[in-house]
Amino acid sequence: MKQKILIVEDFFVEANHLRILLTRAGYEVTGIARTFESAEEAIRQDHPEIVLVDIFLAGQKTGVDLARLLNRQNIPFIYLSANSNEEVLKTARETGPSGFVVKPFREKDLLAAIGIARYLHESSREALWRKEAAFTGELDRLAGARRPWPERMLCLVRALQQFISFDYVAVGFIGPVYMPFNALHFLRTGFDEYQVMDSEGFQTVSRINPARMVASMAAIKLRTSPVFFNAVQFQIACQESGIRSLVGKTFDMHSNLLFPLPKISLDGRYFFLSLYSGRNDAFNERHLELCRKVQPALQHAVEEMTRHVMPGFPQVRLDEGIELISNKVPIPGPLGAMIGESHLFLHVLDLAVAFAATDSSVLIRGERGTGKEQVAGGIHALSARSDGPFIKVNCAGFSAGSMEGELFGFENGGPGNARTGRFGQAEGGTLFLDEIGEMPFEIQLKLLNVLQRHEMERVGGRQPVRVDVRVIVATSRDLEKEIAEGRFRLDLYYRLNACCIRLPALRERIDDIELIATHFLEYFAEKSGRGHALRFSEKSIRMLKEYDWPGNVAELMDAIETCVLFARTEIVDDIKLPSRKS
Ligand SMILES: Nc1ncnc2c1ncn2[C@@H]1O[C@H](COP(=O)(O)OP(=O)(O)OP(=O)(O)O)[C@@H](O)[C@H]1O
Repeated sequence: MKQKILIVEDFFVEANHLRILLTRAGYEVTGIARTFESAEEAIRQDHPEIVLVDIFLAGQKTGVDLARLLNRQNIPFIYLSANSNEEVLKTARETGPSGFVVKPFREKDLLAAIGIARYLHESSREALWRKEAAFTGELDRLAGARRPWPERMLCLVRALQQFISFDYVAVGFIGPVYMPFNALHFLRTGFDEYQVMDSEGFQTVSRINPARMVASMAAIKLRTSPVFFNAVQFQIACQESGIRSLVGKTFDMHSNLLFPLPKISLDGRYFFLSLYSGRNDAFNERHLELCRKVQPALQHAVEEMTRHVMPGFPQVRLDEGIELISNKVPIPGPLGAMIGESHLFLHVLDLAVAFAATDSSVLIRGERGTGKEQVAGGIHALSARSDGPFIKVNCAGFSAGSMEGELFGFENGGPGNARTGRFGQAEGGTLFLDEIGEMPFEIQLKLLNVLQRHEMERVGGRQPVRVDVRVIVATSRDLEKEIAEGRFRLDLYYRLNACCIRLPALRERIDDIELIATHFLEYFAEKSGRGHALRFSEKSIRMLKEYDWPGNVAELMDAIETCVLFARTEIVDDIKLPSRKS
């Protein structure tokens, strides 16, 4: 069966050229649309499997508007654009395209982009399917277990956390007539640690009085299907719900995904999960799709659970109103040794743990000293390749010629001439390519070929050699800028970007600074034989939080080591820092 492609392009000559080229390559071009509206109609009628879309179209609406529609329908798309300036790339990237081709393009680049888009789409479908299967498996186990209601809800929350990363969730029964103790609230305080609140606990923490709580619940707009609100949409949605707004303000949340189960209802109230995140862009269409898919299994599990705790609603009351439930099994290896409780950092751990379970390439982005290498090592240690080698190469400072030999090795050209490259050394394990943004352009193509075909060619070799290596790359550079300036390949970028982790700068997670600094203070004090006697004064903590840490955790570590070296008393009251935040 030929794959169906729709071309959305307002220049006829270019569109026609594309049609000829794609038909020759064996695709079925279902049509050419010039505007958003005609594209919408063509999608409805012809059900294309991939859409090539120009960012600028004739008419009011642009390719970016069309991208949103395509996302809702889960159709992969590739942008075509003559304009590759940073701003355009940034807006386009936010819509999650499967590829980006800059005009004028070479035929083989376009066909490679389509190939990658198909691969990415299939692997994301497969990932969704795997998540769905794993979550429904967890639900089956949950439905059968006999435990008190709060414990069951905690298990449900933990199971969900592995598939959708969130920082806060309210779970229980919702309806216009407020009944206290029908919902539980879980605030995530560690990788697998939650502060649990019953309704009273929630009211205490959020400082809402009971009368306002009743009024807020009465005004709530009940929804019957999953929906999400990110960033500005979240602010608007806060105006429609006092509770949402309260959660947002009290716990500094910026997005919300509402997952109602209206079939589990009693007296106009029904079961719901309301997930929040401190990130602005936490939820997307794929999460909604996952919700819709797991809905029947979740419904069955909750029905089973309620059957054993009802009649009526499960009344949940915690002894103290608030409880802290901590993880029993920490993450093993380098990831588990990383310190932080901020939502940005916990999200990094979620992604790293999720990617460790796959064998895909991973792109780790972040400023110098944010812990990219440690995360890469952590992914390897948690993966099925953990018994294999973890080999690191820093791509900075290589010429194309020297890097080729370094990575792929030399063919045996006589006694003593053979040399195994880093790929060869990493066989069966993981190759970590640090500073990928500095990899010579010619080598980027060779790396792309290895990622796509799992084959490489040694320098001086005639036959491709099979490789079984997982590649994790890291960069502190702005790759979009590198692409715009012609130094980084778009196709490699899209191949790598499918599994991407962005490590936050230390200044973005000020709440973690004291925790990490205290950890290093104890560590260096112990190492230098001072025991645990040292501690920070309030002034020094303030100094640590006000400084902007351009060198991130690595710089913080050095600063604390120096403190320990010069500490004369038990209290560290001054920290030598180069400059202050303005
Ligand atoms: N969250 C954290 N908790 C504890 N230690 C951390 C954390 N993040 C980073 N570190 C430590 O900070 C140091 C810098 O981390 P790492 O070298 O992995 O950063 P990087 O992003 O790879 O830096 P570069 O880009 O300079 O190579 C390491 O010693 C690492 O163990």
